[in-house]
Amino acid sequence: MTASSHFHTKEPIQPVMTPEAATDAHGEAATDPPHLTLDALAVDFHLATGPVRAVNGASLTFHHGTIHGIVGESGCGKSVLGLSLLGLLPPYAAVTGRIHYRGQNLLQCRERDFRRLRGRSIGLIPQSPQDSLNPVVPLGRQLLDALWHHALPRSEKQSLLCRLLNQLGFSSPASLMQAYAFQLSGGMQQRVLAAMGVAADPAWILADEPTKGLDQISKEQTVQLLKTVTAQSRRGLIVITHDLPMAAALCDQVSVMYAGEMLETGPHTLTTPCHPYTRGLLASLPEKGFQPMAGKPPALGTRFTGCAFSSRCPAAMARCQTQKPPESRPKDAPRQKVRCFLYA
Ligand SMILES: Nc1ncnc2c1ncn2[C@@H]1O[C@H](COP(=O)(O)OP(=O)(O)OP(=O)(O)O)[C@@H](O)[C@H]1O
Ligand code: NI
Repeated sequence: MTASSHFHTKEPIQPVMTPEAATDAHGEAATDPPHLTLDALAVDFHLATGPVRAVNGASLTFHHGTIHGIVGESGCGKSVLGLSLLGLLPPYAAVTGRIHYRGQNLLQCRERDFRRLRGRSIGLIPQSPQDSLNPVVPLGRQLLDALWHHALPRSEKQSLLCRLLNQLGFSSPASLMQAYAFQLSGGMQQRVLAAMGVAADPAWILADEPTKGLDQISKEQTVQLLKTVTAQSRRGLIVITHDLPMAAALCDQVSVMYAGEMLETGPHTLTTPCHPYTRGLLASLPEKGFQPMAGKPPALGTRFTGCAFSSRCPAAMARCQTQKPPESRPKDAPRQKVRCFLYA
């Protein structure tokens, strides 16, 4: 294996631009920035054990050209939210609300339209190389699959992929294309996945737990890689992660999710948090003194009349149990949006 194991980027990533990549799913020319807006998005799973509401009325705009992090404890609904953007929830999931993208509601897209959107408009950098790369198929074939909807000759697709891999730090893309996943280090596999996610030049990239299980050096390389693939403000990136320091280093905006709801969003979420839950999350980090929060998130079948965090909140007031806090902008942090009566 001769591909370079050192990640370095020589030049900004050049888009793999074809005429069809500049149009939306219906073939219309894109003019406005393609923001992604969630409007009261809710996802319910009706299971034999009872209903589970994994996403509970999330409203939020992901601004194109920015990196937006979604953080929160395990099971709070981050991945389900990500899958709903890609139309990849299982058929038994009941999804309500709207996801606006380029004048259409993605929730009303037919599967055929979603297939065109995936990869081309919203690319996915999946969580784990072990689960996402096929061990018995050469990497080149898997990379070519990411360009299945491009009407280019195979040789052009290959040279386009070689350029992209080169920009992602592989010095011998041609030999990489013939290699198998097991011949690569974890960091290199991550870069191959990133190449797959951006190959079709999507306007958006979704990365779910991109640093999970990586050592510190590979984590830093991944952060660099994600910055590189979103450079030039040509793309938007949504990063789902447990890794608060990584999110703080990478993201322009961070949203905090709790029991399927967005409790705080803004550019200062992880530096000067407003919501008591965000403060608690940060205080539980080892570098911040490792003070774990009392209690556990509620079971997702629970329906709340008040604030979902109220039972654990050190600042809870009587009305927090009975009324849902509106989204407010704190006076001394007007760029943050916070669902908490402390700021209402
Ligand atoms: N396909 C599914 N069928 C039924 N329930 C599901 C399904 N996918 C997720 N859930 C449930 O929805 C809730 C939210 O799950 P999700 O995977 O979005 O959490 P998460 O925030 O991504 O957690 P983690 O950080 O551990 O990845 C969980 O209670 C989970 O069990
Ligand atoms: Ni997840």
